[in-house]
Amino acid sequence: MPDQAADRTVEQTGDGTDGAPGATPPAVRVEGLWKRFGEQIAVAGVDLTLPAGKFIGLVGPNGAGKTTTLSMVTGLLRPDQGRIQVAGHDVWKDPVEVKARIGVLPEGLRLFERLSGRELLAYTGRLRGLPGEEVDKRAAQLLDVLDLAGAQHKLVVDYSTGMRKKIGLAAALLHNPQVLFLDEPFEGVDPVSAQTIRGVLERYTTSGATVVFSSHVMELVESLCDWVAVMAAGRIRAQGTLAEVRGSASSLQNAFLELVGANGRDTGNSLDWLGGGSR
Ligand SMILES: Nc1ncnc2c1ncn2[C@@H]1O[C@H](COP(=O)(O)OP(=O)(O)OP(=O)(O)O)[C@@H](O)[C@H]1O
Repeated sequence: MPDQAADRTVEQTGDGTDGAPGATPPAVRVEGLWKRFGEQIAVAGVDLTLPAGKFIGLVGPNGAGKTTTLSMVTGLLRPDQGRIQVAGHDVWKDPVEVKARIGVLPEGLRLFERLSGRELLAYTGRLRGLPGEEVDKRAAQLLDVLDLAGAQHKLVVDYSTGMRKKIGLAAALLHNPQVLFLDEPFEGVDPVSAQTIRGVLERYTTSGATVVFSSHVMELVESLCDWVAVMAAGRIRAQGTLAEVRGSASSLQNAFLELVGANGRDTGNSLDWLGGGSR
């Protein structure tokens, strides 16, 4: 029963998120965000402050509202209510400023399938207003680091799931955004490609940029992120540093189960026909 789970929203301290004059604005500030699809309330009053320069995980069970929240934060879906700022700019009042500063790898990524990987990056670079030579240089480096150089002339339609994620990531990084949003970047990706993606993202955040990614894989979030927000039933259950959100639990997984109220859920006798060989 997620609604009864305790909130563990951690007060922001220090790190440039407190609105002091001259301070770096948070990477993302969300206030009173709501989204309803017919009868279904997908996002129910989310307040979220994500500090700049961190590797941030947004976690939550299926249907928690992560994709809906990220879609609104990145300007892909209009909220019913609420205010969203990215790097100090209002997403819906100042979309051009925001879109220049962000990179997005959305869920169910739609790419220009009939372009090769290399052409896709060239096209993306031009859309971003980068000079041709710079696009060529960055595209070659990204393709190389992401182990796509051998497939750069293959059409995107012929790419595997993992290759699609990697070329989508390259396209999202090409203009060197301040904040990178990734919806389930590791889903369907083999361990070698996951390690490659991870290396690129770690290098990116080390230079002061922010990564915000959604995931169900707690071990991954625990090993990658220094900051975590937990979402369930359209609300934020906890947000803060990894240590703050984990609290006294032995792992992020256990803290998560406690926060979303799923601890101890079992099948009881409801699947008593399953197994044992009888039909
Ligand atoms: N376009 C839509 N029309 C109707 N309902 C929607 C739509 N998009 C999302 N929902 C509903 O809103 C709720 C939140 O969905 P959302 O995809 O944001 O969750 P999520 O946390 O990303 O889930 P998952 O981890 O399974 O991807 C769900 O109940 C979902 O069915």
